[in-house]
Amino acid sequence: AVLTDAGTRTTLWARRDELARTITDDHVNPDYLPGIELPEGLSAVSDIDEALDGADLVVCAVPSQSLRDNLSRWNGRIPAGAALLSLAKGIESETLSRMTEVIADVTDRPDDRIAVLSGPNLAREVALRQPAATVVACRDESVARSIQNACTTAYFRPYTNTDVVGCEIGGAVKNVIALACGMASGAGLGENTLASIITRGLAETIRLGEALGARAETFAGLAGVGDLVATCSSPLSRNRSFGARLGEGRSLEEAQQATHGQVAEGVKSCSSVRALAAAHGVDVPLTDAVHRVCHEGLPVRDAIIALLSRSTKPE
Ligand SMILES: NC(=O)C1=CN([C@@H]2O[C@H](COP(=O)(O)OP(=O)(O)OC[C@H]3O[C@@H](n4cnc5c(N)ncnc54)[C@H](OP(=O)(O)O)[C@@H]3O)[C@@H](O)[C@H]2O)C=CC1
Ligand SMILES: O=C(CO)COP(=O)(O)O
Repeated sequence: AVLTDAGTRTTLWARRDELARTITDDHVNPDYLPGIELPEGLSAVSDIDEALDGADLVVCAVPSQSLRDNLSRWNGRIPAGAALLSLAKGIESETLSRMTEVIADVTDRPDDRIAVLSGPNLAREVALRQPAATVVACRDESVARSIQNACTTAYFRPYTNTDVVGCEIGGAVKNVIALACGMASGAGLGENTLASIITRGLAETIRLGEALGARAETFAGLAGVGDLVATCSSPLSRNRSFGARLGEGRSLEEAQQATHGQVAEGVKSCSSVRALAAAHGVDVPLTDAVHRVCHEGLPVRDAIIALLSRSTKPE
């Protein structure tokens, strides 16, 4: 919708034909964006060859853990000169790869044709055309600028950056921190707790990002603190809502059912972020606590006690 509003001819691919038809014919996506009218010029197809035909830019927006599988099926059909842009915010479980690394691995394209878009961009607010800013990062700044041009509208303002690692780590880890905020909120805790989690969550994101080669200043920007604050504060966030259900005492299965099939990336990424941090000797106590609640059955209350009983240290 943003690309179409920006004047970029866009074909959306959906795996379900009936949804593709509804988007093209009725200009709505009733499953995910009920009550919102999509641009008339936006068409959707379920045939991947039709979607990729003549594409200059391929925007990958499937959930992180399914990107490799989808790309592998599309590979060979992606036009030779096309750039690829990732919107997904997660770390692959089996390989601990960032999404641009998965794209490079599967498509064998050079890094300067692969980009990421990340920022405080809750889907419903963007679809309602509420003003928001974001970051398009690519090692080749001219590619970032051409994607920036392709998606700039009166309500959507992308900035460019060359720090791909920082933008991807910011996007993946904030989902984990949003789960932690949801857990605290669901357990009845207030704003001091949430601000403390957000701030210390940012500290561990920066530690991990820097260990992986990111620039610290990226985390002070839209793909860092911007997205972190939006996701940790909004009831529209699936990650925060998921965490809140766990904080209220519901089981992982109950919390999963309540997502109605929508992805809360942090539930899987908490384990891959934790493993990535361990591989680089980085301390990520909040991520570790989220992993233990989600996958080792630790009650939220015990996770809070464990975090607060860590040894004291300088900020
Ligand atoms: N929603 C948001 O506010 C934002 C999301 N993101 C990121 O975008 C990515 C996608 O999120 P989002 O669209 O919101 O997720 P949703 O869970 O809401 O939707 C996922 C979409 O991908 C499709 N899908 C799911 N699994 C597969 C698969 N295995 N193969 C092909 N298609 C699949 C679904 O199709 P079907 O309906 O047929 O199941 C659906 O259209 C995530 O990484 C998320 O973090 C980034 C910024 C904002
Ligand atoms: O990434 C997002 C906003 O920028 C969306 O977050 P959720 O996946 O938690 O809804």
